[in-house]
Amino acid sequence: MLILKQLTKRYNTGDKALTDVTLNIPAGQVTALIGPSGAGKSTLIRCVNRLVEPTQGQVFLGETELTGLSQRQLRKARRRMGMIFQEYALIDRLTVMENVLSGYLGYTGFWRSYLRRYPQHVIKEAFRLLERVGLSDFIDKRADELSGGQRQRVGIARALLQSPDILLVDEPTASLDPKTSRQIMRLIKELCAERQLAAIINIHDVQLAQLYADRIIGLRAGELVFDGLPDQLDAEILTRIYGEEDWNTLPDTDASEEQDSETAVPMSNLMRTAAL
Ligand SMILES: Nc1ncnc2c1ncn2[C@@H]1O[C@H](COP(=O)(O)OP(=O)(O)OP(=O)(O)O)[C@@H](O)[C@H]1O
Repeated sequence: MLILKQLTKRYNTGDKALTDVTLNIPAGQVTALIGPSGAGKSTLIRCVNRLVEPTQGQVFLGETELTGLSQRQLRKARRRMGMIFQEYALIDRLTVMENVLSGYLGYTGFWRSYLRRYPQHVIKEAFRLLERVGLSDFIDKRADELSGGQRQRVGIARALLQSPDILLVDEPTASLDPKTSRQIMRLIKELCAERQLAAIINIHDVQLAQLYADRIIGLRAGELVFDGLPDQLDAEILTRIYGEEDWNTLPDTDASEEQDSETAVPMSNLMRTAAL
């Protein structure tokens, strides 16, 4: 479904954010992208939808090679990518339904969407999706009256309204509590299975990645250093991705010591979580 071939990104500042990353993500597969801060995870996701222009390499979505597309062709290709990004935040003053319908913007002209004239089948589908993500009772609520988890559900419904082939998901659980984080990841996983959707999820939480992804990609300093199954993540692989750390020791519970969520992933926790 999505193929990256020797994808490389060097920013104007000289930062080499990605080096020769080659990947093949089939339909229906949920892939978690993990790695330390600055490893290139966001850059990789943004190179797929070309919010960031790759320096070298190719990106294929099905048969379409994305890096060579004109802006007009790109707009069309982006309809096939559902984006669940933090900065694609909801429009607070609009209702849940209006936010979901805005996912259809790529298909309809500005005036039509401005006047909120959406085809009947699109409105029906929006109702269906809101029911599926558990928000039937919130359709007329304003977005700014929702909790973080509910907002993320609206974002998911909005992304799905355009019937994408792939979901590009950037830090979906960054500001959510542990239970809501699990619910959101489970929902994404279920929806991908139901719709044979591929997903790439940039996620810092290794435990969540292990629980809900079919495959884990580890990036370090822009290079792909691990590509395997969630249960293959052991101390040696975590060290390869994040660097040296005693992965078998529980984190210090001293509240005065700042916890680094990227590195404090003890193996004992990982194993315990994986067994749930
Ligand atoms: N717009 C930019 N201009 C210049 N350099 C950038 C830009 N965006 C990212 N970088 C650099 O590219 C590298 C990869 O950054 P990126 O944001 O992709 O990493 P990340 O793995 O997503 O990090 P985090 O987990 O902290 O979000 C870093 O060295 C970063 O400083």
